[in-house]
Amino acid sequence: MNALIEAVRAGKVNDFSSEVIKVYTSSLTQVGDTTLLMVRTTEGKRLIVVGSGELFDQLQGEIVDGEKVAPLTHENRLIINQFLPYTAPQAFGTQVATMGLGDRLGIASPGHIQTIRGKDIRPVLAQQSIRELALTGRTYEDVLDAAAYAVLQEGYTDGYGADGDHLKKEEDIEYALRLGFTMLTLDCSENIDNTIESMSEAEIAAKYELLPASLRSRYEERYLQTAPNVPGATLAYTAEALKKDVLIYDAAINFMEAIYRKYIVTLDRAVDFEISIDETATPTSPEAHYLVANELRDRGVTIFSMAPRFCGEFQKGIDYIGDIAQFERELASHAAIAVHFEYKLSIHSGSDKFSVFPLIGQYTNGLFHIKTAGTNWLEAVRVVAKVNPTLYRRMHQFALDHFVEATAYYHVTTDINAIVPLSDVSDAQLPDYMEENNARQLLHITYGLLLQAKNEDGSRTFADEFFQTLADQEDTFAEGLRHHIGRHLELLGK
Ligand SMILES: O=C(O)[C@@H](O)[C@H](O)[C@H](O)C(=O)CO
Repeated sequence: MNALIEAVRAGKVNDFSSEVIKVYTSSLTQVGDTTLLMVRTTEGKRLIVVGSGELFDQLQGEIVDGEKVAPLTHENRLIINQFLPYTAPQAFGTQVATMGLGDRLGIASPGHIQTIRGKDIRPVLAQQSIRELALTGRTYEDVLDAAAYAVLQEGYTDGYGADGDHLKKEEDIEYALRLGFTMLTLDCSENIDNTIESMSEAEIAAKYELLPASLRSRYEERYLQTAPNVPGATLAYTAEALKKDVLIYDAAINFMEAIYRKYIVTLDRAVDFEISIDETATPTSPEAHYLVANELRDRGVTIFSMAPRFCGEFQKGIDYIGDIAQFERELASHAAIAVHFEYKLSIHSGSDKFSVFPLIGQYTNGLFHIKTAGTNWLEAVRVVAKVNPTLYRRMHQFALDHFVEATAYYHVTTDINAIVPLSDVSDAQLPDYMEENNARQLLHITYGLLLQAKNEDGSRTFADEFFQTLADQEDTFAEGLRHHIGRHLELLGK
């Protein structure tokens, strides 16, 4: 294997030894007297470890001809994190644009790194929600391992983040922090009262009067008697709107403060704390955004980013749905509020929102956080549609059969009946499904059911063949991500 490393050093990587399928030349790394090189063998990816020293001694693996062949295990990742700090996640703060590149499969990060390297934006490679972990059967340890090994494989030393996404429960927050996650996205949707939206003005007024007088007068003094002054934002409170927003968000603001005081302030390391109020039925008006932000600042809560629920629809895996002129008007205010309170605007369900990306880049002056996840899964599905039509057809049919079940997890307005029947589509045309919104959402929200489906004998219905196909087509998948996520970045002005 030492000859292999010498061949890589000499730029003659074609001198593969028999059992090595692929050499990741960017992974060649020297740590003291230890040299590392990642390869893919018929048994999967391995680290070739040669030389001597602490890293050589600590990495677990099999000695072959005096060299060590180390598997990409969780234990080995932790050791590599100690010797190569850039392979551990970091917080980024508010002064650099960041992009969440959720990888539900654990194999997309190399393509993400190839896409983002050298651009004025940093990747949050290890971004998964608890919902995604439940649907894929993965753990946060798996998520961190996959991202760290991708960073090593690609020789990416610019830093990456790890986002415990859409966390609602304290035990999940503790879990993510214990593992070293560097971003926490606090999902406040269960503390936001969406019933208020459907109440009459009289019902709102009556409910509002039930609040403590001291609380009501404090809000009224701060938002009715004091005009907010946010350059670039158009804000106009009315007594009715204030009552509604207080009833909708007051409990959520208390929740944000409580979590901040218990988990963020007490940390001995930097963590990017994001507030998510996007996954609610209630669109976040600029006035409501300002109220939440102003209350947080008044309570000493410092945040990295805020994810409002924009007007219109930010549905999974498809472009923006709604009045773009209204979106632009409100975006201008949302962005101005974020600047005023010195945090970044966070765009959730950022996958494929091509029609509004230029506006987002413009109004945030290129300083934003944007989250993607589903679109990266769909790029993997696109590869299957291209190279393994039989598997794609089986997955597509399974998704159709289980779509209603999947709508419990994600809000979509998919028209299943608008999807061209499989029988009418040739193998060559199967990738076209990834260009059609309804088919995209069909495959998007059924990802968990597809990946965890089991046959009667307990074998995995799709996952084994799916991952083998993607392993065989590693370069095709990375190219697809470079193209598709590259288009996201280009339209965002990056
Ligand atoms: O699917 C999920 O739970 C996450 O990917 C979530 O949607 C994430 O916060 C996001 O907005 C990705 O675009």
